[in-house]
Amino acid sequence: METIRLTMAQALVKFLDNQYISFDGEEQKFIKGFFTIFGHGNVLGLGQALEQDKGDLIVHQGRNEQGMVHAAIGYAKQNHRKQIYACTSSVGPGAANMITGAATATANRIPVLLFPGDTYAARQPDPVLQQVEQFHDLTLTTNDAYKAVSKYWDRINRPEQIMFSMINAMRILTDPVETGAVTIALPQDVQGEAYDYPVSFFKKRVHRIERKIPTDAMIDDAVKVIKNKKKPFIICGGGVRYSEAANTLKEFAEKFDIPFGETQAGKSAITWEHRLNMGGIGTTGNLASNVLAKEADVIIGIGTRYTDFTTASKWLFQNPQVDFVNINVASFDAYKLDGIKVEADAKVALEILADRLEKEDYESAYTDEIDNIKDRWNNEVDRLFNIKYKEDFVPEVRGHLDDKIDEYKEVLESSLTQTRVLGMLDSLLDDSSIIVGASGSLPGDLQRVWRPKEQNTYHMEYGYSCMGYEVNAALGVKLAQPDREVYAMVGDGSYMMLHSELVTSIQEGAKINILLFDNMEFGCINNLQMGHGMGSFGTEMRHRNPKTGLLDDKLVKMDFAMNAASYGCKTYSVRTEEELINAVQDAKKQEVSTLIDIKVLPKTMTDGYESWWRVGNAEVAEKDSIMNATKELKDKINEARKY
Ligand SMILES: Cc1ncc(C[n+]2csc(CCOP(=O)(O)OP(=O)(O)O)c2C)c(N)n1
Ligand SMILES: O=C1C[C@@H](O)[C@H](O)[C@@H](O)C1=O
Ligand SMILES: [Mg+2]
Repeated sequence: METIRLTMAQALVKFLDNQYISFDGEEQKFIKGFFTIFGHGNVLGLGQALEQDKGDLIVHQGRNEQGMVHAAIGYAKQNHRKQIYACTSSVGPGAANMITGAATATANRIPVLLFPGDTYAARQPDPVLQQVEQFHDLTLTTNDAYKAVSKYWDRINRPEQIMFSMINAMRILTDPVETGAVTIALPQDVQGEAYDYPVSFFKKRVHRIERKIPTDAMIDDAVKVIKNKKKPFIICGGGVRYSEAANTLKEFAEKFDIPFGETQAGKSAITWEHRLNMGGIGTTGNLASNVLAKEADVIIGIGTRYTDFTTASKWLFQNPQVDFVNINVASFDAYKLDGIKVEADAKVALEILADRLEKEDYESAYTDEIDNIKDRWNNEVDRLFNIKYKEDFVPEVRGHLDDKIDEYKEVLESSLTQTRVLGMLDSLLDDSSIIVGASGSLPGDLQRVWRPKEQNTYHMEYGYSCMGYEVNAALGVKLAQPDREVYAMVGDGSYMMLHSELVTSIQEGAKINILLFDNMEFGCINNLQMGHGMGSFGTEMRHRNPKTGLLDDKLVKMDFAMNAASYGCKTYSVRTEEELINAVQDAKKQEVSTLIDIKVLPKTMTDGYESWWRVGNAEVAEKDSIMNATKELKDKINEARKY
């Protein structure tokens, strides 16, 4: 057998550079490159290997390990999982920092490949710097904490183990059902250990992403249910995008006159103005989708995980006759809501189902309901897009901080409302722009009112809703689609939590734009607590008050434009409509990353539409308002499906 003597890390890099995928007959390289933060746990092993021969892989220098994993997720998600990045960290804290990223990837079913450095397999120098040391189990290290959030986990204690381990890693990463974070812990001594690797290990490998075909029995079951239904409703989930099934779905919906709602991951598979596109569904859904879903007698869920936000905590579907037909590659998801299981690729399943329903002469029985409700919703969006501050202003989310709005207006020196800003951005951004979001009040607003004018221009991480994803993932999205303007839509809280890879974007000359909505609060959480009978507690950005000992003094002012300018970004402070127009137009002309610090009044985001979200309210409390909210909660729980 022909062999080549390499260190384990050198072998790993050489292997990764030779992995390809094939999807619908098209072949492409699978691993684009590495995000790295080097420390003693990886620099002399994996770092050395990358310096010596990285092949065609590109190597980036991250700033925060979680941030760089978010960039990798953004890249893979925007590429519909067809190309990914690997990330490597040092041992201990660097490794721990990537865990949140691993969880974000796994929750969203997005492939990322993580190589945290690990403590010595030899154990001679133990305890090494950054080793936790568990007295009861010497095999435990920080990296064991990844197990709960990884789809595949291994530790390479001997250099030859890398071969079997990596082939398995590829199996998981390229499998639409299994994919998520793959974590391979690399003890720092083993990274540099040499072995005579068979040359065959480094041959070009093409991993086929197969389209799972439904059985006849699955389709029979689905047809039997759908053919007698009058008010079908489709949920377009992320699986539609990953399967490249959008056009097939469009034809399917048109053929049988079936309206569809969009999950956060499915939004922008089909553009907003399509007659049957009812827009966002669920807790943060809109009037059109939610009203139709509530009355539907069959829900055809395509590539959806049926999260609580999609089903409004299983409360949304109120028609007593409603059945569920679940088209999903993952049997785990196909089994949800006790539905009819079509365990298959979305595109293939829709094609076959369409043929069969056509033979049954199937058509929905909608008359003018679809157009009427969509018109009503469009009028509502127009209203939201035009809400302006005026005398005796009552914000959209009312009854919470109504009497403090003027204080905010004074300190922010702005009276812009969030929905008005979104309305202006809707017309100011180019149609091809991609917006990126994840947490706070913006995902709800965007799922409701954002109008994608081109396919795949809406990029929302709402599986983990991880604060800090927005800016960092925007870099990954930009690397995936360098010809487009990419906008991170982020709240003040989330920006402060993590925006480390903004600096990497400057270093790489990969321009991203940040649209920062500063309302001086954890706005959506303030809405949540006050909407459930609590006071405002620990969610407004206020100084500690020496008199009360509480965080209820003056508002804490931030200049985010100044912050980003210090990194080399072109920045803008926006307090008026005119400033917003000028800033967005000027930002488009820039070559460096930009940040637009938009001061918006709190409570001016959108509110709910025919929706609900189950939360855990206190069953005993001093405040009557809390007890009332808990009672309301229980009433709603009684209306919801039990499983
Ligand atoms: C990493 C992480 N920590 C905590 C949360 C819980 N959380 C969700 S939104 C939010 C506040 C967001 O505030 P901001 O970014 O200012 O957005 P706003 O709601 O004001 O629009 C918090 C704390 C989260 N989603 N992610
Ligand atoms: O707790 C949360 C509430 C949601 O409104 C928000 O969008 C999300 O980020 C979150 O974590
Ligand atoms: Mg905020």
